[in-house]
Amino acid sequence: MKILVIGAGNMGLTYAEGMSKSKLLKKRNIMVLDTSEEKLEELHENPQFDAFDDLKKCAPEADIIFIAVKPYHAESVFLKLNPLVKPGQIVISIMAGVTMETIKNLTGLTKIVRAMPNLPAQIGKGLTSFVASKDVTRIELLTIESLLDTTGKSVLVSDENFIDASTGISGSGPAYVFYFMQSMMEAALKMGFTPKVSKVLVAQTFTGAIELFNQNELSPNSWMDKVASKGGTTRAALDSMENNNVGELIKEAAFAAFERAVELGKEKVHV
Ligand SMILES: NC(=O)C1=CN([C@@H]2O[C@H](COP(=O)(O)OP(=O)(O)OC[C@H]3O[C@@H](n4cnc5c(N)ncnc54)[C@H](O)[C@@H]3O)[C@@H](O)[C@H]2O)C=CC1
Ligand SMILES: O=C(O)[C@@H]1CCC=N1
Repeated sequence: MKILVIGAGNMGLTYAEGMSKSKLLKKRNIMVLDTSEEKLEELHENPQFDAFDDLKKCAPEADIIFIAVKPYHAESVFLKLNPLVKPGQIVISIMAGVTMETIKNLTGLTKIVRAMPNLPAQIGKGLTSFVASKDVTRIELLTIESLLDTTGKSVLVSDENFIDASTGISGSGPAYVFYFMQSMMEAALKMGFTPKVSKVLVAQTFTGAIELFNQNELSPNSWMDKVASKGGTTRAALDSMENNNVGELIKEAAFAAFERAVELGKEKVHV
């Protein structure tokens, strides 16, 4: 099996590296293509992959074509792929908002997987939701699941709408966590802690809370109750958040990302 990764940025390289560790692949069976000179120089120095700057030389060879360019570059990639591909090849797209229908119409391929990863994939802690077109067989689906799992966990969803929805939760979600961390670090600095200590206070608090949450079946609400004493400091903070509607605003933000993903799918992608 040969895989072609198009777009060697944050996500493309992360998946290329993850998938290269898969037992399903023999050595040097990942081809990577990028248009940036700088990226290509880096890629040529990487012994793990064969680097390409021309689709004609690699697309016909691939069993799986993994597309990780920005959504506004999608159409140009699809149109270049169209005359080079053959039925039976599988496209996996991780581009936010780019629909399976667009991929099918512009590439001419019918075996399509749309996936939504997130940035912690870089350290093997990612979450990739994915959905497949009906032409993808069960065996192919198992192969794809196993490839996606090389960067963390994967969740197969039943409908494409859940890919846009998961963009609002897990795809964009790491940025919401960083937003919260940034605010807490700014509060710590304002209280007089050094940047170094502020970072430790916040990072260890997040790590500890997440690990507690993962080791047990308790809901976040139950954990909040364990931290907060009646009339105490945590209650003061939680009341402040409630009074300022922070919970509702976070939900609104997640829906804004979801809606933007749907909107991206309706926009004409640029060539
Ligand atoms: N960064 C993130 O946290 C997430 C990103 N995504 C999706 O992943 C995709 C890639 O995002 P990033 O890796 O962050 O972007 P990036 O900007 O780091 O990488 C994109 C790469 O594509 C290359 N490229 C541009 N046009 C090309 C073309 N015509 N042919 C080949 N290569 C080309 C660029 O040179 C660059 O190396 C996006 O569509 C985004 O929606 C999805 C979930 C999370
Ligand atoms: O912001 C974006 O559009 C991409 C999709 C999810 C995370 N980053």
